[in-house]
Amino acid sequence: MNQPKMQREKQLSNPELREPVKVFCRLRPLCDESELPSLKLLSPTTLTIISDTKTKGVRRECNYMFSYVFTSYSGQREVFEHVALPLLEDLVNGKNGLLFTYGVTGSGKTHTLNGDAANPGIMPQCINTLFNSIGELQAQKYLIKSDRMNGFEVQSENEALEERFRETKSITKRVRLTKKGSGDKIMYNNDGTKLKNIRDDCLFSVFISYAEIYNNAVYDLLEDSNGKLQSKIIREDSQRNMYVNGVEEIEVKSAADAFELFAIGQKRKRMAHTLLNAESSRSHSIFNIRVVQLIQGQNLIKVGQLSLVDLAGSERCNRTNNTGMRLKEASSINNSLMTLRTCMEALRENQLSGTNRVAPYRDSRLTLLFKNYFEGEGQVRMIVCIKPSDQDSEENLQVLKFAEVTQDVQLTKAEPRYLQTFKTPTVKTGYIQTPKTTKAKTISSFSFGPKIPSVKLDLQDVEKNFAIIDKLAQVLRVRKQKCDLNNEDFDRRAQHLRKRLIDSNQENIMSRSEIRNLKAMLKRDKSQIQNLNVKIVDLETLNNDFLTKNNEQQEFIQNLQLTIDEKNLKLNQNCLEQEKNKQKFVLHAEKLNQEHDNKLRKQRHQLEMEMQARDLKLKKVKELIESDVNVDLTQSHREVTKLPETELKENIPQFTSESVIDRNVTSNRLNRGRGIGDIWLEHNAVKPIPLQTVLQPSMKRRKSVDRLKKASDVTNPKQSKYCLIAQESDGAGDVETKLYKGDILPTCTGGAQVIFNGVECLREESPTKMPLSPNNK
Ligand SMILES: Nc1ncnc2c1ncn2[C@@H]1O[C@H](COP(=O)(O)OP(=O)(O)OP(=O)(O)O)[C@@H](O)[C@H]1O
Repeated sequence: MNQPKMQREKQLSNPELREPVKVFCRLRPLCDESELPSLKLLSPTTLTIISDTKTKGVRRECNYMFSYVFTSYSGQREVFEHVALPLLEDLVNGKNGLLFTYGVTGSGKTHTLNGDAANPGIMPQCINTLFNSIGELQAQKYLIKSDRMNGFEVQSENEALEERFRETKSITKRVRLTKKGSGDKIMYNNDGTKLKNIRDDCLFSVFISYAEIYNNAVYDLLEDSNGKLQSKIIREDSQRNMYVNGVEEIEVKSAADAFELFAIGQKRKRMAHTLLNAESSRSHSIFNIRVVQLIQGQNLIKVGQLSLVDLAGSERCNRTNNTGMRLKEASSINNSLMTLRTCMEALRENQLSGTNRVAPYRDSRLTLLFKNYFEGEGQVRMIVCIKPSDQDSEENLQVLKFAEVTQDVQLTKAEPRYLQTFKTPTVKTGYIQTPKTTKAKTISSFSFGPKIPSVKLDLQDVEKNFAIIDKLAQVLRVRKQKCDLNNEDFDRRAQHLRKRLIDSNQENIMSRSEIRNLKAMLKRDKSQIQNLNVKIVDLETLNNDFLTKNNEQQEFIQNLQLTIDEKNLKLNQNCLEQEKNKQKFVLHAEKLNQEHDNKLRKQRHQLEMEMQARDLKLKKVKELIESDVNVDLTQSHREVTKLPETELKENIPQFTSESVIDRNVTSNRLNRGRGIGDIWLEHNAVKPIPLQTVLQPSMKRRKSVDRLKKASDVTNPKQSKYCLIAQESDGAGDVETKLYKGDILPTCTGGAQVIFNGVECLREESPTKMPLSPNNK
């Protein structure tokens, strides 16, 4: 068990040296006057909560005791006087104090602590009262300076002057910070209250810091950052006080300066609109006022700290309907409040039943930061804020239970802490009177009193000798006293030095462990960075591959596009060509049609002429035949007979619709001389009886068919003559063979027509047959 803990336990066992956590209760006015309150006030210190257990239909009443209960009619002034004024008095006496407000969301915690310009809360009243009291006793700015390790050092007048000069030139961060906030400050009502018993042999400096704990991380609300706030770590100083490392502690010389800083911090503090409060704090905020007193002539400074903590409200998610970020914040708020409650329970249990339960301060930044308060480094006061509506009764019950636990916790009484300062300023001007002693003088104070006088004994004069010895003894006594004093001083200094050595050793150990942790973290981060680098390289390679592939694909697409373009061009050209050809073809076709039509017209005309000529000829033949009935049959045994119309019709090949049969038989004799080189199409419609005739038809080049199967049989352009062979036998031995002859002429549509122009008749008679009577011939 370490010494401070033992000391604390010793102090706690002495009722004179301990005091409980003082818990106050403040009731917020109901929003709706018609609403039924779920609380009633039994006495100025006792509150009764009526919990309605609806399921069982029973109304239960529980009493809770407080140091004082503020009703909804209590004003801000009353709350300040009861709760904060004693803490403020302690503050200027170098004692630490912690005041926090606790309650459900929207119960009036922020209102109690901050208030507004017309109704200033605890914080503005503390600031106003403090400056009203120390106004004339302030040290010059920068005479006392924060060492950024939760301690202070006294600077020389020259150093302070330099810093003030820098400030006027707007070089320092603080000035920039102050300027940034200009215009935002609120001037709270100041009723001129002053503290009594302010030591007038001291010089005071007031320092302000403002931080918040959001999602279990600490942020400095006065940090001079242009962008995002950086989270801070909590450390323990040489006096075992917990503090936010690197937090900006700004010296203020007036209440207005302090309010300006508060306004800057307030702007950065995380607030949000929820269902239960239009401006709900989403973080715990800590407004620290530190008063440093320089005790003149003693090389001592005394530091007092007052922490005003506005805790974020506990909230039930089913009532706020929070989601996403708000839900995360709410869970973080509830967790830290739960840790605070667990710590209080552990402390109470240890004190009541002597157990050794460890309070889990480290589980939350909130409890870690105020650990030293709970372990006896200052007074702790809590204001429980209650919204007395019926809907909040269940949550209020939890709050009141926590209040009950908290006020059972006993803490050691806070004592002022003095710090020795060897760096004493020398002030020549102004109202500040600083001690004239210097470090050198302090050291020379180790004098051994008056010098030992030289002793010359006179053996003759014993009386004189006695007087000399008495004087010597007196000097030696003085020197002995001086020696004792020196020894005491030396012991005190040695003790102080030892303590400082122990502290610095502890700090060293802590720093080492912190360095170790940081090194481990650094190592882990480095390995993570390495892994990430490897991943980045892999991804870059992959990316490069993708890019190459992509480029290739792009190139391929470009080529395809080019080919498509070329093809499209060709297609267009072809289309144009086709269109041109089509036009040409149409023109040509029109021309051909015209030519063809002309030809046809000519041919038709020619044919008509020919027909007319033939008709004329036939007419003449007919006239001739009619006039010349007796034809000489014996000369040639051949008869030119005009075939009966019906017979001729039957034998006409019907290949095309254009086939025209010329029934006007022209004289075969006219055609006989023609066609020596013609090719004949010999059509044997019936199989002929082989004849031994001497006379043979003259068809040197011929093609014989027994049936006309297809059009090409006739349309063959090489064939120009057609001959249809028909044979008849009378059964008595006479055989008659008829050859119907014609010209094959092409038609204008590509077909062919046969124009018959003669019939040859071959007759073979049997000699045994009776000759025909002239009538039968
Ligand atoms: N005693 C009071 N008198 C008049 N108005 C009050 C009082 N207490 C609270 N209010 C009003 O109630 C509203 C909510 O109060 P406040 O913001 O202080 O709640 P809170 O407990 O801080 O809530 P949260 O935890 O969500 O931040 C404010 O508009 C405030 O002005």
